[in-house]
Amino acid sequence: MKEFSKILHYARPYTKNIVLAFLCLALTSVITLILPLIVRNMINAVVVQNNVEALNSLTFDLVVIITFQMVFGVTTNYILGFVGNRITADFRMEFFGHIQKLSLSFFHSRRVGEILSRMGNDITVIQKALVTIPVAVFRQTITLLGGLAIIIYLNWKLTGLILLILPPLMLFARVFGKRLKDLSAQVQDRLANATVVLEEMVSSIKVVKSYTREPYEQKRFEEGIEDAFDAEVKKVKISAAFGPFILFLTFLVSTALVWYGGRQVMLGATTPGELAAFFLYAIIIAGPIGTFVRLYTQIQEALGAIRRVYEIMDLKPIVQQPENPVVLDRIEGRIDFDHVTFGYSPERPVIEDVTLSIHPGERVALVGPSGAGKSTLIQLLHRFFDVNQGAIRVDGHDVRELDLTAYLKQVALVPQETHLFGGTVRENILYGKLDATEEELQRAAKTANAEAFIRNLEKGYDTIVGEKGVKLSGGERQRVAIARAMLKDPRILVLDEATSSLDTQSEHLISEALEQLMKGRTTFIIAHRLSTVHNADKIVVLEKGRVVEVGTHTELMEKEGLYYHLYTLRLFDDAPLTLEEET
Ligand SMILES: Nc1ncnc2c1ncn2[C@@H]1O[C@H](COP(=O)(O)OP(=O)(O)OP(=O)(O)O)[C@@H](O)[C@H]1O
Repeated sequence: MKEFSKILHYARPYTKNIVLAFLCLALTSVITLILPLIVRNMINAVVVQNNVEALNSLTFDLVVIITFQMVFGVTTNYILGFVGNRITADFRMEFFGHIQKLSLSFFHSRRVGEILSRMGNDITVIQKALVTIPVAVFRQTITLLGGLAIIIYLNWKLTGLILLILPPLMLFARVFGKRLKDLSAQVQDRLANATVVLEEMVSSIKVVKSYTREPYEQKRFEEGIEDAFDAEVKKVKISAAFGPFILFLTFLVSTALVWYGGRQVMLGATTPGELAAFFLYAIIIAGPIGTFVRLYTQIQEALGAIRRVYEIMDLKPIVQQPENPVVLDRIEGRIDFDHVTFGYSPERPVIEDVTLSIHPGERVALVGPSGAGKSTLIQLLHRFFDVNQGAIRVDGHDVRELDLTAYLKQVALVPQETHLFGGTVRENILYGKLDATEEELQRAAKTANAEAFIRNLEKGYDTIVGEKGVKLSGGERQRVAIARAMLKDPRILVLDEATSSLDTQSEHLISEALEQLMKGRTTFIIAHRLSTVHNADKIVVLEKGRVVEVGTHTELMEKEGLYYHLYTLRLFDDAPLTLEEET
């Protein structure tokens, strides 16, 4: 039940609405309990008293009461439907916000589809439970207790007969409830597996199509769905027995009631109206008994879903904002890596004892073989992860002491793979500064050499770029990303150079744009091109997580170390060509 209280605090803002709904619910249930008494009086008015006036007045009462019942019913349903959906919406938004706050290591260890499945399938299960369970428990408790009190008062002997139904039902609930809960967890897990396949297929559709792996993906998805279906069928087998089993017991007890009650009427021990009322009450309280059995399994199901969602909600970001953060309003741009050691798992360091000093405004090229740790170093600079040993200092402050938001506001990354969002060109550029003016926006686009091509698009800045920017060319996407970074106006800039070559004109436009972007900012470049390395103030050569050389191009060439070898082995994309051109 601890799980339910976690969810229920989301209901607090709607306490007034909920109280009103439950008041209406209580009234509806009380009316349900009164109805058979009126019916009893009506039958007795006809059969025993033969009194037309009494019959008319009772009929009028009945119509009034059932009208009220309908009004209360509609009010309850509306309010609870509204609140249930509101709570789920609030919860989904909080879940989203929470996931965004989690450290990068979380995203590396979970598959996207799994997160989507928790957000979708599990929260839907919780939503259903949120409305149905409290309502059912409340309504059925009133009906059951009230009904029992009345029938005991009416005829305690007949009540004993009805209560015979309880032991077999409770046994049934206990035996199958646990099984249903386990199966439910299985269904959700298997659905999550299928969602993972769906998400991967959609996001890698080009690879899927070019390798014509549609049948393979289909099979993977079908396996996931069939697995979920198998578990679902096992669940259905048990839950299918519920309704008919309860109905069977109800009819059995009813038959006994009619037989025994009929004899009592014949003996004059009770009136026909009383027997009819009793019969109605029996049906009314059989309902809650059956519902409680079903509810038990529903509650188990919901508890499973809540637990699965809270597995994520209870995670704390590994990278924490400091208690008394230092807010750097304007970073100068001095960066020191001081004996930094880091491993994604601490026992396997991928950065070892790295010490570097970078002056404000310096242009630093990071080079080294694949897997040397260049990207990792940049991730540490962003504080996506915390170092295991040593420290990274910005303007003399350990990044772990900085206000993370204020700090990252002044850091911009232009990644290798340009990530655009599916909206318009304007929205994509404004991502760098949401409140930028039209003039700032256009200036950024112009400096990024993007203005001309944007003007030529069908709707200019308001052209939709398609999922991840597919409707733009690679070079155009990069220039939009440069404009975005330009608008952010960062103090520290990170360029992860694209490895794939662009045509000469596009290359030229981009180099020019980047040149503008780098002006006056401390810049790190994960370099794959000779031109960038040449122009760097400092080249840092990494190998197996260690800094092996630092210097300018000329210094490092003279040294004939790793840089010289990388260079002469043509490990830079355009090394031989540009070298010849430049010498
Ligand atoms: N999320 C991760 N979890 C575990 N290990 C990782 C993770 N990311 C990178 N690594 C490992 O860390 C090492 C350094 O990787 P990194 O991406 O920093 O290299 P790189 O120099 O940027 O390589 P490249 O030029 O190929 O991009 C590699 O051995 C890599 O396998």
